[in-house]
Amino acid sequence: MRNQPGQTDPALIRNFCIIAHIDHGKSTLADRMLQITGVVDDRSMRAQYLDRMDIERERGITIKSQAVRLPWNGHVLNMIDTPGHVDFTYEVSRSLQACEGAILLVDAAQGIEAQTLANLYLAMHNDLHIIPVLNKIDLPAAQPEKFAEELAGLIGCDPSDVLRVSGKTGVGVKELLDHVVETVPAPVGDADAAARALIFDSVYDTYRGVVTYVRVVDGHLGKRERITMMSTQATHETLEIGVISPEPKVAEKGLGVGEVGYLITGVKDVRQSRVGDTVTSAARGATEMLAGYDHPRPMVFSGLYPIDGDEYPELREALDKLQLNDASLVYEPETSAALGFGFRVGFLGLLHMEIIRERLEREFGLSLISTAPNVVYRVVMEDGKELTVTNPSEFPTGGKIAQVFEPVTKSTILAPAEFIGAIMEICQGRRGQLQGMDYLSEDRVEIRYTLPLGEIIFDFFDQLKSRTRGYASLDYEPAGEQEADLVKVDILLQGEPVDAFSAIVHKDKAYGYGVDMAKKLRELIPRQQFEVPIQAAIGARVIARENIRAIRKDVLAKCYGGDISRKRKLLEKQKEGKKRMKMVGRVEVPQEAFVAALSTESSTDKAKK
Ligand SMILES: Nc1nc2c(ncn2[C@@H]2O[C@H](COP(=O)(O)OP(=O)(O)OP(=O)(O)O)[C@@H](O)[C@H]2O)c(=O)[nH]1
Repeated sequence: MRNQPGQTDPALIRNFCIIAHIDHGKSTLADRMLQITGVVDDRSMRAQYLDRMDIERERGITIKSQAVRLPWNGHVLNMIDTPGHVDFTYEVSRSLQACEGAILLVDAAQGIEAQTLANLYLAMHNDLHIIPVLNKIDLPAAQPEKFAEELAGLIGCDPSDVLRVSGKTGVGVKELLDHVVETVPAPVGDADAAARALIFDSVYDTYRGVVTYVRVVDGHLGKRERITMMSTQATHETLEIGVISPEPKVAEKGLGVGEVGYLITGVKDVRQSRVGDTVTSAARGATEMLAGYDHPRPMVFSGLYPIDGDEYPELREALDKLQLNDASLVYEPETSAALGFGFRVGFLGLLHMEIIRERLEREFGLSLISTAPNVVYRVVMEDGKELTVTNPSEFPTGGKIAQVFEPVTKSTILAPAEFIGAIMEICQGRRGQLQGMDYLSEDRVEIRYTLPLGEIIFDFFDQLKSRTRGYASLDYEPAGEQEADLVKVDILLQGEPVDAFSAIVHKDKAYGYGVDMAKKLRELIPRQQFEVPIQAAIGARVIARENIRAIRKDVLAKCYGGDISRKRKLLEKQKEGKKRMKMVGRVEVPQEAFVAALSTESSTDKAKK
């Protein structure tokens, strides 16, 4: 067999990843590499071969990293495809630690974008050899000369060192693979030392349990060997060990220094095989762990409730299953007076939230209401007590709050220079503080702001896109917290607070939020048999008020005479309708009103439709 997996001479191994801004063509380039190296024949080739999840293929985005082994001119290349979206940066950073080199891919019609920079800095931080590459040179709009110059300026090389490829037509891809062999350093490790392998991914598979992806740094891992996870000291037996090329292949000889592959131990939960942990041999354990990663912390929280309260157990089960595969997903049960039983779920960002919600609805057939997303606040009370608030309804009321802290981000926006004014206006309107600005070329700027995370999670990116005609790109990373003048706005129906509508907002925006929400609800809630006041309040102070006038709806009004069966039918129908109503005090609120009022769409988005 030409490509006998396992125990390759480290001098012949090259481990590299492809990093790029979203949509610059990583997955397409990876497809071509699979084809050109012959691991996938033309007949079985399909687009985005490595994106295995339906949702990845449909949306055309990569969510999970993938590692695949490619034979090339007597060498073994391990390619790791990484996601480009900012929510999944932690996936990128873990892949980087398994590599010695990175292909920095830039769309030749777009140039450098915010995530190009963010990923480049991550790669440099990990001391990787960087190969600058312009992609999509087949596009008529491609400007390879201009962007080669930009890219060369950024990483400090000569424009002629920037390679040019088309992932679509395959032009330049062979040369790129040769370049990887020539320039990316071979892995170094001590073959005789105790085994140490870094876990860079772990995935739950229904049939095989958890599949753990590792990069061996020192020593050797074999089949039927007892291994120890160094952070927990838990030991397991390796039932299977192998490489992906591009389907799993068992490596009879195990994995040696520099090799990238997978192991299966029969554990059922990804948390037992924690990403960033070091695997060693139980018989001859290493003493020092490899540098791991920071565990991703949820940044955005939202309440998820089944529309049909009977589906609560199914929702729990679905979340349990998703968590097997996504260690960054956290949730705990929560009850809402308005929405019933549900969960408070923590996400890495808005896209992560959207994806989890879509998977819950699609893969598990659930219908869900989600409350408006919010960030995590730290509240310090006058008596020195501290609270972590992930749900606005837990925000303490009364005058005893001393300080409130909110998370802030270091945000980088890249755009053509003509949009500087518009961008600054948006950022200023969201309490941003300008940190600096640099010209990447004469017509492209990088603008850096400190922005509260809570201001970004709503429609910031949409606004940025629409005010810059789609040209701006954004990247952000957590940058600690700041004290802010934040208040909780409650919405009351007939004097009863509706917990699902409470929000924590900046004092200057509280009035706007209250007025908008009260107006929205007046339109969404049908008239009842009595008058319903809608109020927005901060503590006991009412800041906005609307009224829903009374009406008496008599479904039997049209039934003259005594046709009892017809009357019964109408009453039945009314009862059906009532099942989709939630009671808030005495007020009946239709399910749709919650869904519509809680949708995060801004009014400008709606206007566009
Ligand atoms: N013309 C042309 N189009 C390309 C080329 N490479 C990729 N594309 C197109 O660009 C779009 C994005 O490509 P992907 O490969 O999905 O991009 P990606 O960087 O993997 O995206 P994420 O995985 O979401 O980060 C797709 O519509 C591709 O068909 C190329 O070389 N030429």
